[in-house]
Amino acid sequence: MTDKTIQDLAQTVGRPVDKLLEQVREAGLPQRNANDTITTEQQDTLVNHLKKVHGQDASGAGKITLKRKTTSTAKVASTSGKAKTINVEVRKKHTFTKPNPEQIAAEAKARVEAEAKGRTDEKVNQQTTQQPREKAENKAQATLDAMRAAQKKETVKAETSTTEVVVKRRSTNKPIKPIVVKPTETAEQKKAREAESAKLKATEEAVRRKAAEEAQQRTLEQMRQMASKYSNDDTGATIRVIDDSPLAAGLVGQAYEDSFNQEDREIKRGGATTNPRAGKKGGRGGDAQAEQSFSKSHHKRGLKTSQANKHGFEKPVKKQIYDVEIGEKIVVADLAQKMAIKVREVIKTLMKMGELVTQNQAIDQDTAVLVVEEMGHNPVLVSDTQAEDNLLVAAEEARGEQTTRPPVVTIMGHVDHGKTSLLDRIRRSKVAAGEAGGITQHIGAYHVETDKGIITFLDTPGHAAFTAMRSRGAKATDIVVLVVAADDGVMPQTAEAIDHARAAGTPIIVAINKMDKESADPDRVLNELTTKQIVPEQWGGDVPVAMVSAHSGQGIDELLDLILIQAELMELKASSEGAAQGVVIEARVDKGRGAVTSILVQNGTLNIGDLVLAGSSYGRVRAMSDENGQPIKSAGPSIPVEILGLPDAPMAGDEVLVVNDEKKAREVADARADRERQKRIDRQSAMRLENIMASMGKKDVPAVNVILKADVRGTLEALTVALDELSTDEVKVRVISSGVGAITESDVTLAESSEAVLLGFNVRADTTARQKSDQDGIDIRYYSIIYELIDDVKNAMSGKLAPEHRETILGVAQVREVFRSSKFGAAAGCMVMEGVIHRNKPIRVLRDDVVVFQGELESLRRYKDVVDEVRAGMECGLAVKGYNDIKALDKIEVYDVQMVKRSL
Ligand SMILES: Nc1nc2c(ncn2[C@@H]2O[C@H](COP(=O)(O)OP(=O)(O)OP(=O)(O)O)[C@@H](O)[C@H]2O)c(=O)[nH]1
Repeated sequence: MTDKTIQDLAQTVGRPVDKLLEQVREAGLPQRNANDTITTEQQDTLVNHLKKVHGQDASGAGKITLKRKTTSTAKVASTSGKAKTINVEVRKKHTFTKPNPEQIAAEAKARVEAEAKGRTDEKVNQQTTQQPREKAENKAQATLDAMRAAQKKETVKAETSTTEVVVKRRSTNKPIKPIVVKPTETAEQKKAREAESAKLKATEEAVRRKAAEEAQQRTLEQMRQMASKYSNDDTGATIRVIDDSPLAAGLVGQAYEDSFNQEDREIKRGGATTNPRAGKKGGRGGDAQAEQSFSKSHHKRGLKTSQANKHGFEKPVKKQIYDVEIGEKIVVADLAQKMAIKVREVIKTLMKMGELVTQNQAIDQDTAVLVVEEMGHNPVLVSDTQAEDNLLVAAEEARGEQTTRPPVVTIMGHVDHGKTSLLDRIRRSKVAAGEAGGITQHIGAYHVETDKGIITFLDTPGHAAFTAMRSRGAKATDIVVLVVAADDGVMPQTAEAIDHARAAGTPIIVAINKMDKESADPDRVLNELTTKQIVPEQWGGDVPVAMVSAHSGQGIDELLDLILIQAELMELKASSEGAAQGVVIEARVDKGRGAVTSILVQNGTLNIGDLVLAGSSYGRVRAMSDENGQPIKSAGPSIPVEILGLPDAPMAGDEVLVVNDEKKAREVADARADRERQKRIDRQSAMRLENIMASMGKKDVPAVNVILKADVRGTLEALTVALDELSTDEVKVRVISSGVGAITESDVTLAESSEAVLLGFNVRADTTARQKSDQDGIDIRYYSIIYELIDDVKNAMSGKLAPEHRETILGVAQVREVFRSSKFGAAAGCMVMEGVIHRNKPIRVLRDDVVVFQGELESLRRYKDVVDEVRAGMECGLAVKGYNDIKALDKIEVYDVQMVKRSL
């Protein structure tokens, strides 16, 4: 050992300079810089200091400390679903101790040497050079022995002095470099030491690698567990907890606790996290547990939560199969909810099946069944009206023997032919003398008692009410009395009434009224009726006819007799026992009294206090009166009554049923309200001509029902014949009503109740008809070319509709005044009633809603200015090109033609 600089020494011993300087300072030596010289004595002092620091003294066992730090990376899924890389550092420290006999020998040797020290100076000098080498040899030997001992895993405590070797791994790629005090040794010794050291190093490296791999494995396993817990992935990986891992005990244990706490909270709220069908107690239900597979591994943790033995936080590994109840229609979103899957999944499945729907759209039962099966669940078909059907069946069962009931009659006919007069006459002639002249109130119906029996009249004359009722599915009327004025004959509304009665399949009795009049010509009337396929009995047909006069009372009894005979033929029966069932005739909301509802009892007996379900409202009968305003306590079949007690006014034609369970009443009322809403939506699409084919398929005999209105009788007849000829064996065309003139509200009502399309040839719908058709979604088509109309119906029959030229009416102006000039011909001063009048669009001139001219405008002005358009509410002046016959009150209709691709 020679004097050298700190830097040189650091290089020799393989230590960083600053570390060495620190140790020098700790040893109490003066060197502070890398270039400072350290003498051999000072080097000895440093070695002795280091020995002391590392626990080496003259007496002690060999002690080896192995320190390891491994750094690895692991990928974990974060809660956001993204994978992220984290660094994992594992630190380990192992200390091995062993008694060192060599040290004892070295100590003895040192003692002998110390004795010899004082003998000669020469010897002293010699010893001075030998001592460090021997010390180093001893130390190296001790190190090797200690490492061997460590390799054999002998851990024996001893009081002898120890030598410390710190093996530190700096990086995973670099070999472990032990810090040793380098001995001065012979070549042989060096070789032996190196061989031994290499062997030890290899062994140690293997042990280290194994330990590091195990640690990494364990860490990764824990990471995976945590990732599967916190991610939304529902692959259902089973969680295994390694008890002796501090990480598992910490974070994973926390994850368990979190899960249980959350479940506890949900249970307290009454919800269930994992199984929506397992009732309020979450996953506790027996069935639910059978369907789910929960890992029991968490039991090992012995967590002290109340639910620890009952719940697992894993998602079910097995798919749950639901019984999905499907009514006649189901909204896509509801269907998805019943299967507990996302709506977009259902929409995707429907798209694959070729159905493009939105989540709020309803699909039919058949399609829904396919979707449910496709998604692996069980479809269960239920009727929408199940609850109602049950109520009706229960009411029917409670009913007793059926007896003959009075007929219910509706009087129809053309305006001013005497419907009201006839009803009054019948009523006056048949009410008890005491009541005559008394206060009668209009409740929409009354009944009369004749010698031969009771007859009930619905006293809302006209077919509008009749058809409105029918369109709600009610069949209140048994017989129609068709009033025709003897002096007027068959008029448009007479024909309409015939169509309505026929469409409903109701028998007709003709009353030829005003027979007292001199101009009465009953034969002409009968003739005209025959052209409408109403053949009187006296002419060999099947329609009874009575000649009456509402004024004189002539023939009234005869008419009543005919009604009763017809009723007898029809064998009308009902039972007066059991819960009442009937139909709403009229309903209104009266200030102070609330909803006032007129009901025609059709079966059973209605009593005060009964819980009545009418349409989508229900309530108890608080008060009940007859048609004379007399309070009554009960009413049997065919008796009209007025009741108070419903929360709101139902619609005419709504079914009425007495129920005894309020819950059921509410259930049915809600279901009806839903159905009503759905029906409105369906009707809007089904009533379109292009959808006629689809709805035809559902009928026994496919038929296209048509209501035809035309400008002139000749065209009407030609069209009717042409349409009749379109009928084939497979599909029929039925012109259920036809007439000359504008399309009226009544046409729209008939179209609605008969599921017919309304075709107008050179005619338009009047304002009320247009409003009603818009409101009810009834399709009205206008034509001005015969073959286009025929083609459309033909295509609708075959289910193939070519792209349609659809007209949109852009604006309507009414002619207020006509100015004539020799220069321009006729110029019309107009008021724009609807929309916008455009100068450059095609126009039609309408007179009484019938087209009289078709062409374009010559000019359009606001005051003196020529303008391109004029809006509703403004006046304008216009001239029609090539048409000078314009008149006051004519309408100028501006329209546009668009190509609309049709879909079925
Ligand atoms: N001479 C005579 N006139 C009658 C007879 N019946 C009704 N009238 C008259 O005919 C007119 C119309 O009678 P209504 O009973 O109002 O006829 P309606 O069919 O109910 O009329 P709308 O309610 O407008 O549809 C009235 O002026 C009646 O007086 C009858 O038998 N003989």
